[in-house]
Amino acid sequence: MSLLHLSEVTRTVIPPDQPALTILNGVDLTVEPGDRVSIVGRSGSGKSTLLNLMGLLDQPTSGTLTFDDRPVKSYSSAERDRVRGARIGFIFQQFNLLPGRTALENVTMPLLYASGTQFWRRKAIAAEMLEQVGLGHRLTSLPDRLSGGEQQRVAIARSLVRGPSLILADEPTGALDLDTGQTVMELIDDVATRTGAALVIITHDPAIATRARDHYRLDRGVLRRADAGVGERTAALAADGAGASGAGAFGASA
Ligand SMILES: Nc1ncnc2c1ncn2[C@@H]1O[C@H](COP(=O)(O)OP(=O)(O)OP(=O)(O)O)[C@@H](O)[C@H]1O
Repeated sequence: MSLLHLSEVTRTVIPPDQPALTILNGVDLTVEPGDRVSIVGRSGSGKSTLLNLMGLLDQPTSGTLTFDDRPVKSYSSAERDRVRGARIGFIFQQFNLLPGRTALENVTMPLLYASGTQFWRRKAIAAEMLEQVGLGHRLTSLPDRLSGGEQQRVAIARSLVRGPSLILADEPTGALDLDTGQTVMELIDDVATRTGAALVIITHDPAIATRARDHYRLDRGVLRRADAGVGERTAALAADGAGASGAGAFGASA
C-alpha cells in the first residue's frame, strides 16, 4: 500500500490570452510510509506546482494521484481538507507564525480542527510537541522574541502536532544560516523517524537533498530519479561514524 502515488501526472494551466502551459509532464512518484524523498529543481521547474498536488491543494490535469491508494479526485473537497489537515504537515521556508500569539498558541492552532482527545488535550499536546523541538521553556514567547531557528522550530511543531503521515517540506532551511539549517533538518528528520512519517523535501540545496534516501530531480516539469553521488556517501559515512542507532536518514551533520 502506498501513501502517495502519482502516475503519469500532468498539470497544465491556461494563462489569460496565452497558449496552454504544461508545468508538469508525466510525473511518476511513489511515497511509502516512512520514506525520505528529496526533489531538487531550479527556479521555475515546477516544484511548487508538484508540492501543491502532493499536498492535495490542486488536482492533476491528467494522470492519477492517489492518497492511501484512493484516487484524490474521488474525495469531496471537504474530505480533501480533512485529509490534508490531519495527515499532511507542511513546512515552508517562511515560518508564517501568527505574530500576536505565543509559541504555545501557534502550535495549538491546528488542534482546534481536530476531534476527540486531540481537541480536548490540545494544550498539553502542543506543549509536548514544543518540548520535543527543544522549546519547552519558551511556551509563552511571542514569535518576535524568538530567533529565526526557534521560529522555524515552532513552525515545525505546529506542522507536526497532529501527527501527519506525510511531511512536505519546501526549502525548510532556506531562511536559516548553515548551522541552524543543519540542526533544523536533523530535527525534522528525527521527528519524522519517531512518528513514522514519510518526508518529502523540496530544495535547491544539494547538501540537504543528498541526505535523503530517494533522490529526484525536476527539470522543466519532468521528474527523474537522480544519483545522490558523493554527498550521500558522505552523509552515510557521517552517520556510521556517529554510530547512532535509530538515527534518521538525514543523519548527523558534520
Ligand atoms: N497559474 C499559473 N499560470 C501561469 N503560469 C504558471 C502558473 N503556475 C505556475 N506557472 C509557471 O509554471 C512554472 C513553474 O512554476 P512553479 O511555481 O511550480 O516553479 P518552482 O520550481 O516552484 O519555482 P521557484 O523555485 O522559483 O518557486 C513557472 O514558469 C511559473 O511561472
